[in-house]
Amino acid sequence: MTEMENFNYSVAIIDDERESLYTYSLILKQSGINDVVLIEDPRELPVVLKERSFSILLLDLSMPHISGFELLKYLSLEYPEIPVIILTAIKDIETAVECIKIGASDYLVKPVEKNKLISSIKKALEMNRLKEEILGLKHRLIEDKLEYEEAFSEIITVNQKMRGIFKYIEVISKTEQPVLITGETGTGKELVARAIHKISGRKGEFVAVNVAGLDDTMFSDTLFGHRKGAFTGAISNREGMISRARGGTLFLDEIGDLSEASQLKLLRVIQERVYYPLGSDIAKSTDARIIVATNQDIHDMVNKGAFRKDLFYRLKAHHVHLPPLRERKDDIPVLLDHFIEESAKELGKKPPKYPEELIILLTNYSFPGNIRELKMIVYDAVARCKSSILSLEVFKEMIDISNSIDKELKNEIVKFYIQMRFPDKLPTLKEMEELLINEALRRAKGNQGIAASMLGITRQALNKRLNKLHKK
Ligand SMILES: Nc1ncnc2c1ncn2[C@@H]1O[C@H](COP(=O)(O)OP(=O)(O)OP(=O)(O)O)[C@@H](O)[C@H]1O
Repeated sequence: MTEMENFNYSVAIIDDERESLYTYSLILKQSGINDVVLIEDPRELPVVLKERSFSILLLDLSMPHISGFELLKYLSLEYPEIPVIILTAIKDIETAVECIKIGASDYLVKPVEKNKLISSIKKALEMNRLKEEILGLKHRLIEDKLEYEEAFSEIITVNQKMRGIFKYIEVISKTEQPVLITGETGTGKELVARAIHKISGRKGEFVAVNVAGLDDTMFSDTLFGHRKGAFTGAISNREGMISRARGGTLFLDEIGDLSEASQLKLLRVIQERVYYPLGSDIAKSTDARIIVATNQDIHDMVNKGAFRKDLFYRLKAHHVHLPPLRERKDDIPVLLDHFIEESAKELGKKPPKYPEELIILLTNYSFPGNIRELKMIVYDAVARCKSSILSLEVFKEMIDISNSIDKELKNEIVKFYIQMRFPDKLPTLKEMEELLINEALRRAKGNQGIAASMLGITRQALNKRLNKLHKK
């Protein structure tokens, strides 16, 4: 592919040979770059740079008045943010090495063919983008403040890891690159996609499409639309979602479900920015920012050959991974308050209070459905609440702690058994029972009901055991 994906680049070519200037400016224009400035006298470059900037500079080496070499040194000091590609007739390894050492992005020997020049420009721009991103990240990480706090207003959190993720999101939101959002179901992936869209400042719509269960034809029809007569029932032309996302963001959820054929189509949209409506062989172009999400282990899918490697690498140019709620338990109290407030408002009730033990109960639950599950439980409890205080029992009914041990936790328990080294003389069952009960009570902050749920027994059974232990 030799065309540039974004046409807003500006390039200056500095070369004393007029023919060379015209040849390379023609190549750039053919590739879609129209803002090209030709500089025949190298002494003019510093003057021009005071007036305006460029995305990239193409610099000849042998020129009268100031050599390209001197100019390169000047540029690397004064304008280190602008990538420079050397375009010269000098075929000498030592000179090339010297130029790269000073800071040139690439060294090309004339005559340079179109493909080589464009791919070198692309590489230099990509490297520059990464450098800027790293600088931006460093800057953000040093400061604790978020620049777009408002964009995250719907994502309730006090967790430091989440604040770090917000900072990363601020850095990547303005770029054109796709974003991959991973995380278990209900962790807030769609909320994050919306925040990215808000910060990007894109004027177009945020269009969300769930691609789960779509076969390739349905995927193409939904996304790319169709021409009249493309299939039985296609009685008129129809635009797809990608067209609605013009100038905006296209959010594709459940990307792990895409068929092989649809994966290839998505790759083409990302790489070449073109797509074909069903029944049409005329390519349409798109400028929509692509954000995708999945709750599957996509890395594992790539390893097993279930997801295209090339698409995965394009998608993960920017990768946001949201931790499950059980790894950010400090968010439980604020989320609880938020959902109580929100649900009471919706139901036209005064927000009920809750017993202190509720936090202990919730923090000891693994929340396989994450924040969505917490939200549903709280909404249900508020709806069923008949007094001014939420009932702990209602929550206990919905959360069966002993049954909530999911696969991951089971693995952890197995790991714990493997790592556990018993002394030569084994402890008795009674001793182990005492240890386990004490640990459960410690975690439940002394609440026997919660400790009993953790141990998978009733409160009465725990009480009996405690009485026996105390009698000893
Ligand atoms: N930090 C949060 N603060 C407030 N509400 C949240 C938060 N995270 C998620 N939610 C709420 O939880 C529900 C699920 O969120 P969302 O749809 O963004 O999750 P998801 O990760 O995209 O889920 P899935 O993988 O199932 O599509 C939504 O109602 C959302 O508003």
